[in-house]
Amino acid sequence: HPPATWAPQPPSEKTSAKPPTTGSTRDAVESLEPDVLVEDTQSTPKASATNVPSIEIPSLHLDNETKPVAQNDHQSRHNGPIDPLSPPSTATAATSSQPKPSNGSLMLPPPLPVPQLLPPSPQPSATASTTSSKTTSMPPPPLPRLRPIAAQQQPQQSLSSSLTSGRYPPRPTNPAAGPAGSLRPPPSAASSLRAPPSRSSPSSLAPTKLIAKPLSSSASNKNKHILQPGYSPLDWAALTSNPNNNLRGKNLPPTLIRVTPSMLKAQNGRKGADAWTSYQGKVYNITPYLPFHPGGKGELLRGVGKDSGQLFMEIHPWVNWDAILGECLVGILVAETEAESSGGGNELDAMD
Ligand code: HEM
Repeated sequence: HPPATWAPQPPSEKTSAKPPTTGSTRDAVESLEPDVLVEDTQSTPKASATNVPSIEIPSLHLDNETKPVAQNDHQSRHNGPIDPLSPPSTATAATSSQPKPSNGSLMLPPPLPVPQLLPPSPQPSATASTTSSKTTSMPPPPLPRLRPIAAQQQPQQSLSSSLTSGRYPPRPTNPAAGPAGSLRPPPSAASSLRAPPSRSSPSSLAPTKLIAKPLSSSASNKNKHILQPGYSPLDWAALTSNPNNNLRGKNLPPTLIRVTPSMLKAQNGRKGADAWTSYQGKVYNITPYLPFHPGGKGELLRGVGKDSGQLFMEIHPWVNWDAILGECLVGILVAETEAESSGGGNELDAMD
């Protein structure tokens, strides 16, 4: 626009203040169409031909003074209210300026406010390749986002970068302890010498006998039999070591006798009779061993008058029967007929 056309305008601007628009839009309109607006704002068909609301006119004339430009801007107005701050609106503005390269110089100012209103959207930076201001203004927003993310996801890289500088030595880190564990002070030498804390045991120095469980309350001790004083296994060993002690029983020959099943059954420990039992074909008098039996008298009497081999092996097969009851051996178990035919235990004594 030649500056000569601007000369007569100032005095007529006051009279052409018809459109109820803002000052900025008014200046823009005046700069584009000074002659027409001053004289024909109310009578010229151009103003009424567009039939565009008076509010929209000033902003439309920023691009160009021709009607096609007004239509493009009108289209942009229709697209504008839908999403005025979205990137597509800026894209349309950029595309609208592309078919009119001659007016590109006039289109530059409008896009400038757009990136200011949309700093976080990264899309305009990619689409607005025409203007250098957009490309320079848009990259900064992504940077603040990437910096904290990179610091959180890759703290080791930041540490390694600090190590490359050589200011600080590498700090020992415990990955299992996590961020809280790294804040803990390192264990002292004295703490390493301490015993680890235990929940159940009160102290490692306390004698274990003091915390022995009571014998009568525990369920596992129900089968335990408390031996009377003087009836320990050692007392039994001392008793059996003396050959003068007759542990086989009274009224028996010094030699082994033949014992029939009926005889064995008769020696049941009742009515003054000794308690006999058989084990692996041999008959033992268990009467003297009853108070020494760790399992109690009752358990031992379960095999009286019969063979105790099965019960014995079910409970404590590791016990050496013969070593304990060797001095209590009475004889051998024989059949009923065999015992009668033998005529007693004299033959066994002869065999020895
Ligand atoms: C009717 C046959 C017998 C029965 C039912 C019987 C039963 C038992 C029971 C219940 C116990 C306690 C086990 C425990 O505390 O965990 C025991 C211990 C014992 N019994 Fe017998 N018993 C029998 C015969 C014998 C015989 C004939 C002898 C000896 C030759 C014997 C020697 C012992 C010994 C040495 C223990 C202690 C074992 C240990 O503490 O490891 N028992 N018995």
